[in-house]
Amino acid sequence: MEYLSPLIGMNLAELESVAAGCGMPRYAARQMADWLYQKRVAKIDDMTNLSKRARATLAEVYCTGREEPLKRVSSADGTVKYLFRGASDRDVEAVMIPDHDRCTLCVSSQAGCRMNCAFCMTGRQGFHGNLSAAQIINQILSVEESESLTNVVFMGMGEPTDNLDAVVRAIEILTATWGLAWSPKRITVSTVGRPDGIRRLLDMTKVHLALSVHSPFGSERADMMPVERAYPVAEVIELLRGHDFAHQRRLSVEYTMMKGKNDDIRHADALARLLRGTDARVNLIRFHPVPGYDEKAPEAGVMTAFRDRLNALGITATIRASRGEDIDAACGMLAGKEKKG
Ligand SMILES: C[S@@+](CC[C@H](N)C(=O)[O-])C[C@H]1O[C@@H](n2cnc3c(N)ncnc32)[C@H](O)[C@@H]1O
Ligand code: SF4
Repeated sequence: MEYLSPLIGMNLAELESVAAGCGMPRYAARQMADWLYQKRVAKIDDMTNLSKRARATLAEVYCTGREEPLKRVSSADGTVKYLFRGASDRDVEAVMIPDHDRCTLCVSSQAGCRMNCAFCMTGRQGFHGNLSAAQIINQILSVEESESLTNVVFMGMGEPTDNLDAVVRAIEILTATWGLAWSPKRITVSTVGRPDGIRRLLDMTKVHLALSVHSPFGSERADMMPVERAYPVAEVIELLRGHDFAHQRRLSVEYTMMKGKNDDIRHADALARLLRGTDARVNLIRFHPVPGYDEKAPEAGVMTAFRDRLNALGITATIRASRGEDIDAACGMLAGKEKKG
């Protein structure tokens, strides 16, 4: 079968060149964007305000790029995990998390991950390829709850700063008036903290940033997260300290708590020192045990004491509710699936 290029994942300028290439007027680009990102059609033939001839010409080279999920699994707590076609031999997962009046989709940016964090299922499977902007946007458009999503978090499989062009393009499509027209305040990108990527993300978008810290001590963090050796978290925080997060965008810190490893008052105090002067809020995440990594989750009381200590030291901290554990959909549990044959 001949390969057709996907239209989702294209911005307005690219849709304009597609229109020109297919002999359509320039305004057809906006019509296509409207069909793709607002009306969310899955077939070019459904773009009924384009002439039949234009649709036929378009369909010779392009497809919408919409792909149905391969699988949908529901958790007892309402969380839903989706499996999508990914890159090379791996599929990727997206997780829909309903919460009162919010409906958040946690999307993947890569199949696997190169960062090799010891405690993360995605990291443990290695790197299998970047997702295209079309594949990222497809997760958002093709889940059953697409129309009712209120938030998107790049906290699924992969390190967004390692596939930044596609991530920034997806954010452009999500926020542009010709795209989904979302406020950037509805989007959060989570990163292990590669300074070049963070700088670009801050320059090119207005989304919220979440930094995965997990230990305020360099050598301990390096044991869990090899990226620490290349980019010490203290230097990343220094970079962020110089940026004004006060108004439009929010900086948060992800801190996955492991019993007896990073959950005592010494860690809380050092974390508070590290974050002083940054406006960062801390999200405390209970560790989700994964095969091959020996740590356990702390008791609830230990997490509360840690949170209270941070709050007492002037750092806003909250404990993030753990969701979708029964279907392996919680933070760090996403593994996708190896394709057979
Ligand atoms: C899977 S990562 C994806 C985004 C990005 N790569 C990052 O690390 O920030 C999202 C969050 O899940 C956390 N996480 C990974 N494995 C976990 C586990 N086993 N238990 C709890 N949280 C985990 C990560 O540390 C990170 O804060
Ligand atoms: S925690 Fe994030 S950066 Fe680390 S391996 Fe998992 S997905 Fe990659």
